[in-house]
Amino acid sequence: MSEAAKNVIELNNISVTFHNNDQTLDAVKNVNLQIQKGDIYGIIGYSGAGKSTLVRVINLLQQPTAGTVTVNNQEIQQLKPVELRQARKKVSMIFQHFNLMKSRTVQGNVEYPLLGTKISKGERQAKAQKLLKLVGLSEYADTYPSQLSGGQKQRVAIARALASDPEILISDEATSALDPKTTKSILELLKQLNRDLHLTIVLITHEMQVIKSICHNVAVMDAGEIIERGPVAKVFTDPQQKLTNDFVETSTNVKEAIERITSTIEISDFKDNQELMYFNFIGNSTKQSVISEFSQKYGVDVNILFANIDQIDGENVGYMIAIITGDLNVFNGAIQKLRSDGVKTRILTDALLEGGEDQ
Ligand SMILES: Nc1ncnc2c1ncn2[C@@H]1O[C@H](COP(=O)(O)OP(=O)(O)OP(=O)(O)O)[C@@H](O)[C@H]1O
Repeated sequence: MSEAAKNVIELNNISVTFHNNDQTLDAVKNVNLQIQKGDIYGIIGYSGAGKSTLVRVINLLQQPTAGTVTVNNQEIQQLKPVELRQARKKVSMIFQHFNLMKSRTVQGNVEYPLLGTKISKGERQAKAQKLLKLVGLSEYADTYPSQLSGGQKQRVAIARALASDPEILISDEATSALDPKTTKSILELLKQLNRDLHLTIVLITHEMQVIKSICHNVAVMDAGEIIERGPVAKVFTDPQQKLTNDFVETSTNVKEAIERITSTIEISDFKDNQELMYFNFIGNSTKQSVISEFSQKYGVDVNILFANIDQIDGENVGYMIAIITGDLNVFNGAIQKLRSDGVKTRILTDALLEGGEDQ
């Protein structure tokens, strides 16, 4: 199958411009995005980056000002209204605030998208019950949304989103209002649906932690543009843009660690043979004793101030901040050796002394 045929979503040169009174706002600027069938694709960016506007283009809830939208090999702007209604059923959405109907029971909420379709009442009820079982809420069928926790409400919203047998599920900050434990359980559910129903998931978030725990690919949005994209493990271990690096370092606690370290130690007191260094270990280099080898072979002293290890899309990734003390004549060689062992390194000392951001 060609790459294009595997794509369930293709956005080509999409721009969205809003006009409010005499103001013009380019919310999405010439974005190209391809998402393959069965992927879990994350779109990350700060508030106002244009994420929601971009994903609303996928089912034409937002008409683009320019560009073409192809879903399931159909250019959906070319569809007649009745065809567009059919195509839209294949793209469901879940939101941060669940958007459940208060006056209907859990069962009534899940059945709602099936009202007005050709299936019988019995089939509709059976389908809703099956979906509630799938999301683990069978015993809550007769309950009203106000009696549910946030996580349960999101499960109902997911069951409702699945009622039209979608091929694509768009999750717009669906876990942003939930606590970390509930977030984890909802992300696990989405992973299970992706696996068992071959559902393609497009997930918007401002948290790299969410991307890391569930997505295979990620796009980083800033001011209406995609500034970086790729497999999550690659983007996490080799971020090219400062914004991406910020997201990564926040989610891995590296940013917090650098702030804590620099507020407790005086960089200007460092001796000439000392550096504050950041190390990033990927894959096999997390398992080998590269640091003890580095220390022994080059006679440098490694004082570890922070260390963390993560699993990203099945890959081990380690982060460490340490004060290195040793003979500067051998220092560069030692760093080269670490790099050839697959360890990324960065000297933090100079950047911190200059008072700027490290890079
Ligand atoms: N219907 C609209 N009319 C005018 N401006 C809009 C409209 N919808 C969005 N915007 C503006 O477009 C920009 C992008 O908004 P969008 O909601 O897509 O960003 P976002 O990355 O999803 O952020 P958030 O997570 O806060 O929703 C913002 O400046 C927003 O104010």
